[in-house]
Parts: sequence; C-alpha cells; structure tokens
Amino acid sequence: MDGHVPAISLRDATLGYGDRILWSGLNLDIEPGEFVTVLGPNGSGKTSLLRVLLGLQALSSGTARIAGESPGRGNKRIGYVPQQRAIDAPVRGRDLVGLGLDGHRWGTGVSRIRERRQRVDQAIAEVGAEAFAKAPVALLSGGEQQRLRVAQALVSDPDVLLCDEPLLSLDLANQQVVSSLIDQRRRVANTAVLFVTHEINPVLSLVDRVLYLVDGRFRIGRPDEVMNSETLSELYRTKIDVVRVRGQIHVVGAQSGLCEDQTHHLHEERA
Ligand SMILES: Nc1ncnc2c1ncn2[C@@H]1O[C@H](COP(=O)(O)OP(=O)(O)OP(=O)(O)O)[C@@H](O)[C@H]1O
Repeated sequence: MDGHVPAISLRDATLGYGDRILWSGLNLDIEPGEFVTVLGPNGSGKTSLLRVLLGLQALSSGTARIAGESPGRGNKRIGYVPQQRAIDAPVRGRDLVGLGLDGHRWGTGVSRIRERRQRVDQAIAEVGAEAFAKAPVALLSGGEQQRLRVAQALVSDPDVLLCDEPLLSLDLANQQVVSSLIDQRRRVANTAVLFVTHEINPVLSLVDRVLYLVDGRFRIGRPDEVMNSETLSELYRTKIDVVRVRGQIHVVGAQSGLCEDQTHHLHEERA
C-alpha cells in the first residue's frame, strides 16, 4: 500500500441504531504499521466500529475507508481476529486457517491448490502452530485455538488486522503469545492493527494510540494522553483516578461498566 494512504480512515463518522447514537463526528486516520486499541465500557460501540470496517454495518453518516477501499465483505487485505471462544466444529486446525482464503477467488487448478497449501503452511509456521495444526480444533486449548485464528487472519497477507478482544479468557502466558504474534506481524509487514480490548495492560507496551469510547464521547491519543485521570473523568463525567503501578495502568473509581481491570473493584471494597 502507498505509505501516504492511511490503512483506515474515518471522516465525520457517525453510527447509531434507531434513535440511539453510539458515536458521532469520529475522525481517525490509522497509518500502516500503527497499533491502535479501542477501549470503552460495555455497549460503547467498539465491536460496532469493527463491523463498520468489515462492511457488515453501514455508517449512519460520514465515510470510512479501509485498505484503500470502502468497507465491503471479502476484502482479502483485511484480516480479522475474533473473540476467543470455544470451537466445536469438526475441523482440523489447518482447515480453519484455510478458511481465511475463502471468498478470495481461489481457483481449483493444481498450481492454485499448491499455492493455497503453501500459504496455509506459512501462516501456521508464522504463529508456531505446526505441532497441532493437524489435530481437530475442538481438542485444542483456548490459546492454541487463538493462535490458529491469528493464522487464519494472516493467511491472506492483509494490510490491516482487525482484532475483537482476541485475548479474552486467555491466561497471561497465552495473552503474551497472541499479542506478540500480532505485534510481530505489524513490525515485519507494516500491517496496521485496530485492537478492541477491555484491558490495555497486556498490550500497553505495543500500543501507539488509544481510541476511548464512552457513551457517545471519545478521545484519541497516545496512551499517556488518554489514560489519565483528567481525560477519563471528562469522558465518564465522574471522578476517575488513573494510577500507574509497576508500569501498569489501573483505573480507580469508575462505574462497574468500565471494567478496565479488577483493581478498581478492590479499591472500592477497601474504601
Ligand atoms: N444491529 C444492531 N441493532 C441495534 N442495536 C445494536 C445492534 N448491534 C449492536 N447494537 C447495540 O449497540 C450497542 C453497542 O454494541 P457493541 O457490541 O458495538 O458494543 P461494545 O462496545 O463492543 O460492547 P462490549 O464491550 O459489551 O462487547 C449495544 O448496546 C448493542 O446492544
């Protein structure tokens, strides 16, 4: 992609369902290789933003561009890593990865079939999943399944990765494995990453910018510009304390909907 074309561009973007506006006036350019997290309480419209970019949901007004095009289904320049959840379909790991190439005009000729196989092998190697790629996915651990989902997102060699809480319900070690696979991809291939999460700490060292959505309001900036007491108090319209402990960010005093981490509940209980 031309370095001057943003990987993702939103102009005056508004999304609402019926009378309810989730966010409006959103202007955002994400550059190739940038790692941007989307944070905010339940229902603030984080997943809906990804749905817009995947072409599954139309904006109410404004424009969106992704990988140089208007959002639409089947754009192979977009990789999508969904939430971690159990897979019980009777498929092997490499079949799951291969699904990332479907809908992208793959022919049936021998050379195409060979190329397809090579691409799947390469994606499996990229996430270090060779040892379990032939096993039925339903028998794999959550972390192994999520590695394969990352491989599925990478197999089409995308310019943009959209990730919807890909670390949810993974243990700390697997959170690190999955987030560093995503980080490695953007460093090696300059792939832009838009990463929806409830918890910034597992990816804090990787994040270039944060988009924080609360109740129709939002703030975009570097983590230190957004994740501070003043900015979050303004966004939540209530007193919020943001403290840094051993390099981690802890948000104290938010309503339960914030769910930034468990620490603020502990503080509330002790108060
Ligand atoms: N197709 C739809 N029609 C009407 N309302 C919808 C639709 N899709 C989502 N919503 C509502 O829009 C709001 C935002 O949903 P969304 O899933 O984007 O939030 P989120 O920030 O990702 O939340 P969570 O953190 O709980 O995953 C929710 O209240 C949801 O019920």
